[in-house]
Amino acid sequence: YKSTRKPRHFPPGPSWWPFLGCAPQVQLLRKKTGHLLLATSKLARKYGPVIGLKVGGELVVVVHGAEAVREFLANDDLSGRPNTSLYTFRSWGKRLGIVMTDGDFWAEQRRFLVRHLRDFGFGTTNMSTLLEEESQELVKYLQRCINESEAVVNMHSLFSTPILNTLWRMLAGVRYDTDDPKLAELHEILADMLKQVSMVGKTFAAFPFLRYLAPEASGYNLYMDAHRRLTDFLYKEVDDHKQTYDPEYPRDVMDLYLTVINGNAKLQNSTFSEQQLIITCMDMFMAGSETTSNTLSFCFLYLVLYPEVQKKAQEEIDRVLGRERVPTLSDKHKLKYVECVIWESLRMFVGRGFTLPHRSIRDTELCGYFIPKDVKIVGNFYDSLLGDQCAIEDPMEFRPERYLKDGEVVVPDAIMAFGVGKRRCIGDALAKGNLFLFVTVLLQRFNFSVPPNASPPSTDWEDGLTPRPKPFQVVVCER
Ligand code: HEM
Repeated sequence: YKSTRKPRHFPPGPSWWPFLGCAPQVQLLRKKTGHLLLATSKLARKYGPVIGLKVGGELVVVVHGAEAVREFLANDDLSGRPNTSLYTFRSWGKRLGIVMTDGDFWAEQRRFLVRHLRDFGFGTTNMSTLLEEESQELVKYLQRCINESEAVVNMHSLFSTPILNTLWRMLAGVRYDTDDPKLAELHEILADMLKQVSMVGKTFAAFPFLRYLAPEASGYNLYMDAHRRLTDFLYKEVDDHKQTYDPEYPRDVMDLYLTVINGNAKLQNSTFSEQQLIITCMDMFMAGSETTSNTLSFCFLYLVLYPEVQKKAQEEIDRVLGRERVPTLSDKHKLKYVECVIWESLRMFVGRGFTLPHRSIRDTELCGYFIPKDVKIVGNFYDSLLGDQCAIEDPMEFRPERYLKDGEVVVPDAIMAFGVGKRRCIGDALAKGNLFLFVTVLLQRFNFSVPPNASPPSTDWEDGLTPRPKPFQVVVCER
């Protein structure tokens, strides 16, 4: 009986059953609507923007609409991360990494990472050169496809390799050629891991005892296998670094991290360890690879669905750069329409997902409701960016012009693509750089269109750690 009672002034929502909470009602709605995102949006229609759920034994609050989501993200009391077994199973039973930790541990690690990612390139010319090289590699790859008369390309998966390369080069100084078997291995391991990690909705995460009763059926074994393979891969890389690094001349973030672990007595017993390094790399892959490559996939999905937008962006590129000059990051401020295409693509990507899960670190209030300590809380971006009641006109239309005001790019507050507050994204410079260069370089060189006799690709999406378009192909030809 007690487990079915709600805390006083807790956000409203469906009633709770013993043991299951309201998981069955949510699951039913998820089946009906096709996505968890749409299921909670439906509940928000009935109960208001902040809804209170119980999934298994866990209290979960889901926040909808731009105003409520901003209030949530800006509230420091809600800046913790859930301390659920899902995130400690992967890291030897400890809370490690940066994405799923909080408190002083997280603050020290985040500070270190932000500072040294900047030293090694984020937002500097170093990064620019690296991204330019990677985007040119992709041009060469597409040219090879065209020459081998394979001009039909799987667009949903085109970007994962180059994006992975940019991230891995920043962290560990490693670059793989497209046909390197180690890259294929890393790719496969990562794809598998990302498939296994769904932030909301893993059965054994809501009901941890299932890992003993039904390790296979609850997804526990697959989840653990995928993580074990990735930690093994990363350990090998750390070992390689240990053989070759020189503390006087760190080559990348991994070298710097090893220097801190090994050398600095003052920092011993601190939050720095080899295990922490491994899980931080894992976190960077999780947070940085799919997000960027899926945004690019959505971008090209809409560019083939809206050929007039593609043409307009190409005209701008022709006017500013011509067909020959290789784009660089410093061209960004001159290509305003391309920038709008990127913001519109980010809206299409972010609007199909949730924020990462947060946790209330003390009793607090949100939009007038009481949120007790240790509640899991997530933001749903659908209602504010794509839902039919959002403040954006014709939200399902891909219309980059909407951001152009008197020749300047003005992004509405509702588009919190990189988050707000203490947990804001630390990779936005790399992400924006990648998005700009890949879109510009590809549109400068190629036309993208729906294959003849094929239906236009669907704008429905697949859920995973982040949303991605359903598999689709496009015809690529040189301009
Ligand atoms: C299009 C690309 C990207 C988007 C849309 C994006 C979006 C976000 C958002 C919304 C958050 C905050 C979530 C929250 O409130 O909890 C976040 C956090 C984070 N992002 Fe990104 N991100 C992108 C790319 C990247 C890249 C390239 C990296 C790494 C190089 C990265 C690393 C992180 C990390 C580590 C966090 C967690 C920060 C923390 O918990 O303190 N992201 N990202």
